Amino acid sequence: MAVNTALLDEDENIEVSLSDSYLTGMLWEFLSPYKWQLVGVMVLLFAVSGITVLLPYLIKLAIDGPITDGDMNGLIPIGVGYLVAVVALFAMRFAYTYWLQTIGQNALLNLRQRLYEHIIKQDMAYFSKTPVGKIISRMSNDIEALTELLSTSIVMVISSGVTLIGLVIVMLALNWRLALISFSVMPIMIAASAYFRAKIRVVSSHFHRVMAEYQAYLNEQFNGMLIVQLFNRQQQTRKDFDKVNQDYLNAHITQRDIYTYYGSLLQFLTTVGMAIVLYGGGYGVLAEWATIGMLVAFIQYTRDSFDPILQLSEQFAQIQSAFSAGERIARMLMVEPQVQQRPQTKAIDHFDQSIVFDNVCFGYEKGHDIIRGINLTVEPGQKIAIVGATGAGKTTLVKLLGRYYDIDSGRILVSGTDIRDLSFEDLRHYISIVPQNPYCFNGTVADNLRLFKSDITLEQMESAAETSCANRFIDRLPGKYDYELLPGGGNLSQGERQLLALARALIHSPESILVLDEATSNIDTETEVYIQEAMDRILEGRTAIIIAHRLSTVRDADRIVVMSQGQIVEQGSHDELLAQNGMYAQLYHRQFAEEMLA
Ligand SMILES: Nc1ncnc2c1ncn2[C@@H]1O[C@H](COP(=O)(O)OP(=O)(O)OP(=O)(O)O)[C@@H](O)[C@H]1O
Repeated sequence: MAVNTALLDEDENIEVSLSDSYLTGMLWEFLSPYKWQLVGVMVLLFAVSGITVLLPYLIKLAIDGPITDGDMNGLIPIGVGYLVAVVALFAMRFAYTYWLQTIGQNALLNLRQRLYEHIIKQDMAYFSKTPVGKIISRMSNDIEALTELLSTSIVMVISSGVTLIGLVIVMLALNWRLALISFSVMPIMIAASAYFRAKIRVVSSHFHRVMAEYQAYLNEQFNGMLIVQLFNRQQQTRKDFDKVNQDYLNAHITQRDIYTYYGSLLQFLTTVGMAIVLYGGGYGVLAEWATIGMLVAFIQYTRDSFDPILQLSEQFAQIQSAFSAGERIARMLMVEPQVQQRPQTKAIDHFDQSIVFDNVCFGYEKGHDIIRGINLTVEPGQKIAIVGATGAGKTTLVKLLGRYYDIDSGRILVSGTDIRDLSFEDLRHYISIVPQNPYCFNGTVADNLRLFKSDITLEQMESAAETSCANRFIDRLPGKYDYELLPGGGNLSQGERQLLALARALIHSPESILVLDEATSNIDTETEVYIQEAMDRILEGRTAIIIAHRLSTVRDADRIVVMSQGQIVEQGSHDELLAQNGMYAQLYHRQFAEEMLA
């Protein structure tokens, strides 16, 4: 079984390559509200670097001064000074880490907010093409990589850079001979870091790819667990999982090996560096161009100067991965919905519930039309049933009416106004769609009816549930409206979910045009009778479009429209269509025969 790599694809169709300065600009947009705090952090960083450089010098002062002279009183101010400097160092490190973490987290909070707002305004074309796992990965893994950058890497790079520069200057100023001896292993260390940095980047991007494959595999298998179990594929998926699991381990081991070699080499070079300083410095003391205090201070300086090099090389790998995460986020933020609300919208003065499809053409992909020149007028208050073979384009037509997608040519008018001239809010207010597979959110039945609108009363819910017949199952649930639904409404049947969605539509848009997409296809025959009664009540005086597979449910419609391959091939009343003996008659007789056999 192939691993789903959809999560890994950069398929946002954004062709531009994003420069580091663009990404820095994007991050700055979120950091800039905290610029004065950042200035404070910088001041602290400089102070910390200064104290780091000062400490070994205080040791030198103590050894070459009071200790050599046996002056205990002279040692006290230096000792106290050292203590104060160390305490200040800890306090400042704590302060800037805390401060920066807070700034970073607030900036990322705003970024997550922006990303979320951006995603929820996307159209259905976006959601049908973009795997949910990918969106979640952007909002979690990629944001996490940026957290590392904003809260740790930036501080490390700046403080390491400043400290290193400060140390080099002070060391050269104090004793250039000892300084040059201390720097002797640095070129090897820098070369080794450059070599391993390149290796680490490759290994870590491989690791991230394997990790995403692992997550994608789990996501796919758990989502499809019903099929896995129904078809006894557990053994096969276990084998596939073994492979994915092994790849994950291997990627981990490769990454660990590289870090271990690199770490060991640096340890070795540090020790060699110390030995060189000890030998060269000892020689300097004997030759009297260095003091013992100076030697001790230089041992400390040498150790201190290796740290920033290690930090810098480590952080560059982090920064690299944060920037590629930032690029993925930036690309996602650049995707604009194809279905947009016009800047100037029109309001409908008198909403008469009429609908006109005027020569409408549409295809999900260019050059492959699904809806081909549909002309259909629905008079105010009419009930139109749309029927046709599977894949005929019935649901697509309804999606166009709700502007899930924009038509390629033609017009759709609601109450005489082109739906593209309406605001989204008005359009959703005028047209209520009960989809094929209504989704239920985590929460109670009441939450799902209210849809987070707390001012909807229990009486309103009960009345809508009664009209739509949803009360027949709600009243049987333990706790009724307080019954907790499982994720996606897993503890309701599909028919019950459709009834709930119908009640929801009645509550939220009581005077809208009602579009039922096979809303009764999963309801048992007994319930269907109730639903028919309920429908008569619900649809009284309303314009409605009903897509149905069960032809028995649409017999009473004012007009039945038969679709085939994106076109209307027949229309008329039930009796007229039967008399025509065309496609509808065929469908009807076939279904009638099937029902007789069942
Ligand atoms: N998001 C999409 N992207 C590309 N093609 C799509 C998409 N949704 C549907 N289609 C295609 O459009 C055609 C019409 O689909 P539609 O869902 O409108 O049919 P339908 O008549 O409602 O079928 P059914 O009765 O089975 O629900 C089908 O061939 C389908 O494969």
